[in-house]
Amino acid sequence: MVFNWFRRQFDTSGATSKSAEAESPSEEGQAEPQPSESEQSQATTATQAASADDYLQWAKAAYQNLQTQQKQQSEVQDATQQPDDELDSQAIPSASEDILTSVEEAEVEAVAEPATLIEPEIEAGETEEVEEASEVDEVEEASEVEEVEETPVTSAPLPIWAQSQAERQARIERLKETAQEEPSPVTTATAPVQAEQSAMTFDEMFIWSAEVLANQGRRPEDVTLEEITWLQKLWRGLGRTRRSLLNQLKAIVGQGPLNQEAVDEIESLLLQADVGVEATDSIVATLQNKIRQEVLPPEQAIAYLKQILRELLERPYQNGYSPGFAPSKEALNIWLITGVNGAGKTTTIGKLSHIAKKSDYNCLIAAADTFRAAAVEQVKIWGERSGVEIIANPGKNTDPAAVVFDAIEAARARNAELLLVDTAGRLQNKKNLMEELSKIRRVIAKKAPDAIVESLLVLDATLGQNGLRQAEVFAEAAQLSGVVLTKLDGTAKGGIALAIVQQLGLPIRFIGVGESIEDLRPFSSYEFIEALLSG
Ligand SMILES: Nc1nc2c(ncn2[C@@H]2O[C@H](COP(=O)(O)OP(=O)(O)OP(=O)(O)O)[C@@H](O)[C@H]2O)c(=O)[nH]1
Repeated sequence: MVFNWFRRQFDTSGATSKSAEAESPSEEGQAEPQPSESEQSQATTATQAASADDYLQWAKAAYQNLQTQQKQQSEVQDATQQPDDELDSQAIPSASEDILTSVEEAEVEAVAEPATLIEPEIEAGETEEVEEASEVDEVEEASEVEEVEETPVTSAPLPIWAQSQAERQARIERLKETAQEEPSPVTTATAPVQAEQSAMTFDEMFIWSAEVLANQGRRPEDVTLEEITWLQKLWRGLGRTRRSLLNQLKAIVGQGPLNQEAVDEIESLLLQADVGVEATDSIVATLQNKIRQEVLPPEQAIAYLKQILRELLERPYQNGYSPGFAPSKEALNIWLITGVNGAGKTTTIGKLSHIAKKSDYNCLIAAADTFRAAAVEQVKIWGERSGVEIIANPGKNTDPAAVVFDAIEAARARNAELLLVDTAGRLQNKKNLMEELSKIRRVIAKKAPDAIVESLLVLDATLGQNGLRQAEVFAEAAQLSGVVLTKLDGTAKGGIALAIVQQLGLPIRFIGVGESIEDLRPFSSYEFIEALLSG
């Protein structure tokens, strides 16, 4: 059973797992866990009535399923292990034992301490943010006490930051009673496994990730540990933007019902986060409209703001762009990847090929950014990492279109489903860029007329508004299908995602929150906004 990361669902229908009973708190009995972006929004609205208790049940069920999956995997691995390996593992404490111990310790910690969403380490010079972070703790601690055990919560769930100490403690107590089973051994100590292992701790981060998935209509039995790991990466990756945005936002709306003064403050906050004038104007106008109609208490104000931001990010889907962005299994898909030098184009190609491989696509990479030999070498390194073949032409200053020609032949010969083409990186000049890209498109039209061609622009989020100006040149030249936004982990200006959508009218298709191969995934407006404004 393969999890298709592009579609965010298992490809084999009917092969769902088994142990947990709980449905999504909002979507009982939903047949297929396959929400599109717009369906995700609807699911989100539908969950308003779900209680914190429902989410806890859901999270527990997901956790138990993941434990069962891990056990099954380790049993399969044990069964296939060679006798020699067994002898070795008796003589030397194995990596799996180390991990097992660390899981046990982590779980004991999770039970012993009241769990909170721990912000990523704060850099020197960000003292203001540190102060704000501690204010948040105070807000959390001063929150009203609720007896969750005795009085099930029936109103809309509060965000984690607004939940009371007692409620969080109650969650952990329940975990102690019911969610903790024997942790299952894991057999190899690779980095991804370790990252997953840290995600496999039943703490507030796990519960938050589960809640995000539940709100998108997912079932506990269809959740993968990789998704939980990704959500936690996303949350950490957006930490700098969140710290600069969320804490101040909470301070503004925490003063009482949303009023004009608060809306003005929100306006300057959004501008600081590089949301851009146009998108900010649009958001503020919607907020103003709302406060003219009704009084919005703090939690509802944040929830409403989240909704506005999400709708803005999804606007391109109303303007002809499809919400899903997955290669078809029925045709050759050719994705042209463009972007200026240093934006993270090569890294993105490597990460995309990794997702494709994981999701069971037969993938190839064409090294058609031929201007610099080192670029070809770099792509080759990424190809080795992801186990995807590279088609390159070793000659100097090769014509990129010639590489694409060869790559299409190779793709046909190998029945490839996805061909990732590393294209024009350093053509700042619109005319050259257009010429190169249209030559490549001509070759594709001739050699692979049935291919589904998409074009993605890789943009470096740390460049903020400057990146946007570059993007305008590409948008005019390259018939773009969307944007890959990289390096969101390296900036407090993650609001640029909203500016891109507003100003270019393009959807964000993938986001990168780190340098490793697992650090890029398809974009979900729901997950992005939750990671940006929860904590
Ligand atoms: N922190 C972080 N770094 C990233 C991310 N994506 C790429 N990078 C880093 O950005 C740098 C540039 O990435 P490349 O993939 O080489 O960029 P490029 O656009 O191909 O640029 P050239 O190779 O110079 O053409 C590398 O050090 C990457 O590791 C990301 O999402 N987060």
